[in-house]
Amino acid sequence: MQLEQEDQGKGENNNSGRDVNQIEALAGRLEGAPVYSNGSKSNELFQLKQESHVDLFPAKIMELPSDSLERTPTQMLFSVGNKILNDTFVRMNGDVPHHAACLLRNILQVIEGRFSNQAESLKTQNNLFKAREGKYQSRINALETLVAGTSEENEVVKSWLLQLKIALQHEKTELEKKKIEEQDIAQFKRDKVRNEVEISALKQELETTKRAHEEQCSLLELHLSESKAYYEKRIEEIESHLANSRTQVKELKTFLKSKSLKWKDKEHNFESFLNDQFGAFQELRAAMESVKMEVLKSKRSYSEELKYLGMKLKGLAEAAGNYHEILAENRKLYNEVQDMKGSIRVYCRIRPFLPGQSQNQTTVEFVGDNGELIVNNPLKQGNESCKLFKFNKVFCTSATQEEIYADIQPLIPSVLDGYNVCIFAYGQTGSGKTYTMSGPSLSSKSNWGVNYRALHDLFQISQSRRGSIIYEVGVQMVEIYNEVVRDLLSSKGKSASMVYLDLLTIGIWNTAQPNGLVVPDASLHSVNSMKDVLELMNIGQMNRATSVTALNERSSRSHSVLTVHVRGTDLGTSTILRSCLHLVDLAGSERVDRSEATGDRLKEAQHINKSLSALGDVIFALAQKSQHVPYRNSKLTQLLQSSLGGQAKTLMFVQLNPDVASYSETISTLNFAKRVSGVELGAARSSKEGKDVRQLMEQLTYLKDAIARKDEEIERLQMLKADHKNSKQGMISPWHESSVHSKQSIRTPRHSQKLLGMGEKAASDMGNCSEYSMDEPSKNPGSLQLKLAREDKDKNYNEVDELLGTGDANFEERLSDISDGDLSMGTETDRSINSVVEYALFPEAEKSAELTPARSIITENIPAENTEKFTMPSSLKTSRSSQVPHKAQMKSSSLSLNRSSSKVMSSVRKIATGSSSLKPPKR
Ligand SMILES: Nc1ncnc2c1ncn2[C@@H]1O[C@H](COP(=O)(O)OP(=O)(O)OP(=O)(O)O)[C@@H](O)[C@H]1O
Repeated sequence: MQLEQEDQGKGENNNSGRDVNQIEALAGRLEGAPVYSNGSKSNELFQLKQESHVDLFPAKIMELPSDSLERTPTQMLFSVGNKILNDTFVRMNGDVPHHAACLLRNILQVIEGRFSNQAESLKTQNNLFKAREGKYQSRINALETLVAGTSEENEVVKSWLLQLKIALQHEKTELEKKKIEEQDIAQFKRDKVRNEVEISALKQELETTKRAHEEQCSLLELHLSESKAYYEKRIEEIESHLANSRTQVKELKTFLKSKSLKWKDKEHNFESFLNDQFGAFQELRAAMESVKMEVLKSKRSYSEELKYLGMKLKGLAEAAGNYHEILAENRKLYNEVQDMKGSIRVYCRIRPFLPGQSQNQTTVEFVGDNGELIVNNPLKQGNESCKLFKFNKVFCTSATQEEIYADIQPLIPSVLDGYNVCIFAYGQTGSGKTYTMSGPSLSSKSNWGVNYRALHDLFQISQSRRGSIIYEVGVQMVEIYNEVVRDLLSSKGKSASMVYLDLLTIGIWNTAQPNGLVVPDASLHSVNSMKDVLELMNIGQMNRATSVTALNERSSRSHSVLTVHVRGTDLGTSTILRSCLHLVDLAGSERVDRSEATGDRLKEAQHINKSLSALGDVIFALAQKSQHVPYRNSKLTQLLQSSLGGQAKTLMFVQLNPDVASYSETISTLNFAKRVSGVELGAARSSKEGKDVRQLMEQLTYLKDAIARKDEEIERLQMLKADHKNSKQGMISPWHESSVHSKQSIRTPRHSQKLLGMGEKAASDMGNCSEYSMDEPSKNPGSLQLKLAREDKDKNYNEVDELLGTGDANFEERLSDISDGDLSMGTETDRSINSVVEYALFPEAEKSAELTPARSIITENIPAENTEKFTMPSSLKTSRSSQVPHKAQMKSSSLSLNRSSSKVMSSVRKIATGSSSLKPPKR
């Protein structure tokens, strides 16, 4: 079997050898040459043919059928392929990239090399197998000879055979390997065919590329011809441009030449200018050096001067420090002098500009430390518009509530010392009166106005004096609107009638207070602490708020008065102190009537103007020291009478709006303030009421009673006399009779005339009056009893004079000052005097009786525990009804007394309408 395989292998080798021969034969046929069995020969032949028929050979191959190609030797095929490629590259004239052609050639050469190597190795192997075959054949022959020999030899032969078998096995494996190699060759052949297919594809691609290249070439040629034409045209154009440019360059050259000539001129000029400037600069430099020297010199002298000034300034600063101390001292002394003179203190406060107001247009030119104020109208030119005013103090816009109050504070202990104090704010609407008196809000203490701070201090001082003096404090809050007084603390919320009764109406708080004033129908509330005050003020504000809604911003057009009544009992001496503090926020002072107000506004304006004019008149009369001071012309002046005319400490705040639009109002306000600051009221007096005074009062009461009894008797006698006369002469008119009776019976004693403030002239004037005629006693057919009665009465009045100390010349003079024929006697004048008169004439029982309404309200509005403090002393508990016969008794015996009292009483009834309230802070 091994041998069969070997034969087969031989056969195959023979086949391959046959193939080679076939290819060579084909080559021979192709060339028409004889077929050579040796491949090398055919190669040589091929080489020859290749060299001599380069162009014909491939074409012929292409025409051959495919099976003859199969038989063509591989090397030849490669040569043909190479040739075709070269030929194609030559024809393509370099269109195929050089490196691609090289690569393709190299690939073919490598493949060709490999094939030839394979063929060579196959040939060698074939030869080797042939040699082995012969060797084995000889061995087999040897072995056959041996088989025919001996058994020993058989054994040897067996071993030989065994070896042979092994060798055969080995050969078999070798053959298998060979088989595999052949398979590899077959694979290689298949690869080769594939490569050939690829080559043909490449050829096709080459063909298409060539075609595309040719197309591109033709396109490029076309483009080239177009571009050529275009560039030729462009060249022509550029040449013509060049020609133009040449001419332009020529022109430019000539222009530049002229320009350069000009510039040369300019350069020359500039150089000469620079030279000049340099000269000037040198001069300046020299001047600067000298100035520098001077400056240094001046600097030195300045520093010396500065030093000197510094020294001076230091001295001045020290002096200024002293000056401020002296200024404060001066102010204090000035205030003291004013207190002694009783002048009204005037403080001016300038309100700051409100948000939205232009600050440039201010009328305030200068505010001095010493109370000087210069106002100017910025809309007017020149100095004539500047006006200088001088007051106790001027507070500029930055002044705080605390600073304002600091200057008022010294007045508060005075209230507790028994002095009446009145602080009022005057100024046009919106100038800050309420801000100063009440403050913008109660929420923070720093906002508190004068009212709250004063009451706060009042309580603090009263507490600190608790060991020696016990104080009781009562508060009233009223408002005057359209000449009607309204009580804001009334629990009923109704209007309270204001009754100005001097001492007749003064209740327990003001029983013996010459300067007292109350509004009887306005509730008087006892307060023990600041908390009470705040509560009351809140009530007042609420009542006020209601009326504001009802009456449309009434606060600007009503006066508000907060009155604090103080009564102190000295624990050591039992002396009673009585005083009151008026805190007044006036209505806007602008002349509203000049505007075209109508209806309610006109009425309001008229009332405000009337009351402020009345205030001005009172102040004017006081400044002039007129005999008649017209307090009764308005409710406001009636209310403030005790503070303006009485010996109280009075302070006025003049509020200014610095806006230029308010210039005329500012001037009129300042003029008013100027007049007020000139008013002297007389030294303030404390209302201490010691034991002696009280005893005197009791004696006075007794004497009054005695006089009344005498009067009664006189009247009875007159009645008797009249009856007697009637019975004699028949019927006479009772009015006439009464007047006759009056004439006969009423004769005012000298002292009474004095007490009533009537001089001789006034008395004689009154004598002409039919109602109150005062005939001489001689003309009067009175009886002896009457005469005696009169003497008695004279005597009694002398006693009264002595008790009151009114018999001296001064007193007489003062009384004569207050006489005024046109006025109700003793009412429109200095209250202190008037009060003394009233004291002299009426017992305390009467006063307390008059006070009944006020007291009833007090007890109505204060808590039960507080009402005890207001309990009327038993000596004063005389009923109103018991007062009536008392007056009747007096009527016949003392005309002046009756007249005085009746006037007062009538005034009580006349004025008995009104209300009160406190002006609340605006929010
Ligand atoms: N010193 C001040 N600092 C800041 N604001 C002020 C000052 N004074 C007044 N104002 C403000 O100016 C406005 C007007 O002030 P205020 O109501 O007190 O004026 P008034 O004179 O009481 O006016 P009226 O006559 O209408 O009652 C308010 O808004 C108030 O807060």
